[in-house]
Amino acid sequence: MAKVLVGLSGGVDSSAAAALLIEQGHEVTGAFMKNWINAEGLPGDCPWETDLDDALAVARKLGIEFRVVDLIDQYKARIVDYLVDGYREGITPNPDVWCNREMKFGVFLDYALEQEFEYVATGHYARRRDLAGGGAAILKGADPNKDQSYFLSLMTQHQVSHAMFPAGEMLKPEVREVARRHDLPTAGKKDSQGICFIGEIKMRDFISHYIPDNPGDIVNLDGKVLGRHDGLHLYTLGQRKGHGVASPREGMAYVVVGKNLELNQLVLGWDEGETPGLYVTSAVVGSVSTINEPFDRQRRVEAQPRYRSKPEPCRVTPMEDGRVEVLFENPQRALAAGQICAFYDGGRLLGGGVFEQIGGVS
Ligand SMILES: Nc1ncnc2c1ncn2[C@@H]1O[C@H](COP(=O)(O)OP(=O)(O)OP(=O)(O)O)[C@@H](O)[C@H]1O
Repeated sequence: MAKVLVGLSGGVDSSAAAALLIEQGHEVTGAFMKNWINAEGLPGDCPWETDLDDALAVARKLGIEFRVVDLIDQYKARIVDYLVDGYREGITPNPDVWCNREMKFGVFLDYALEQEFEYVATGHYARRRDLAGGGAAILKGADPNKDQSYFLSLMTQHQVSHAMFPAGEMLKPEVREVARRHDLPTAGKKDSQGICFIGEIKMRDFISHYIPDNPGDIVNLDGKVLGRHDGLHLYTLGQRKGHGVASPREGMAYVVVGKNLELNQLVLGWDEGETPGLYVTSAVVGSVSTINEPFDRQRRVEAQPRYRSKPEPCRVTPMEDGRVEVLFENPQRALAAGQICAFYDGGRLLGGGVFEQIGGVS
């Protein structure tokens, strides 16, 4: 039996996680992290008050202590600023991955340990395993459709060893069944969408609040002007829609293949293999974080360049500065600087890092 602080977000997965921990005989306390209250009144709907009410209702139903942990300042410094700075620099940030490392298993875990809890539990679909030689590993969640280990790829060994993911041992329908069995008010709640704090706000509206438009030309790979854009930060590599340029070729879309920061030009090309810049077989990944063994030699592993993509076989080679070179067996479409690359050895999560350089590695 352990003392566990479970992050109750007001969703069904974390509600069921709390119920499972109680069933397993742990001493459970629930806590809601107050991260973002939309103090600046951005357009859109950030349902944090409803989520807090739901989290509290779940804790009451389970008969456990409930706390609200105010992390608004840390969230602004560690997640919102990172997101806005990333877009300003023209990269594609991933706040969900950083949120796990910096918030849930960062400041929230620090709080839990200070308060003499041994573990922080969440409703993530991933599995934690103790290793025979000491330490802990993360495996993909039991439900292949729901696996969220990608989002945990920047966690450190210290963080993993104090983490629990009870829902990750089950399939989603079984998790809902647990919530139903305990008559939890969240049993039928639909899954949340999008980045935790932005909720239903469109990313574009959010970014526009912080970064002014900076219009420029949209050009093709030959430099011919095709239209106008509102600011390079509003576009992502590989993007098919939203650039407003209709393709004259039947069945062949125009996609974003590059950004020329100097000329403030958005570059479009055809969505096909030969288009320069769209498909690459190599990349440099920085801010590398590993859960168990470090990348200290060349290895064959699988890399997952985005949440919903499949793991791609690749060779990882450590560089002297701590970054790694990744050589993919198959060309990868639209990798973007700032995106997170998660590394796996079969079902085990090895760690992850941030794409820094795309293509051009020998
Ligand atoms: N505001 C929060 N307070 C406490 N814990 C949180 C909060 N947001 C997320 N978490 C924890 O992190 C886990 C994963 O977060 P994510 O945003 O993916 O949740 P979700 O898909 O909405 O899951 P859930 O169904 O549990 O709400 C949650 O299951 C929960 O344990």
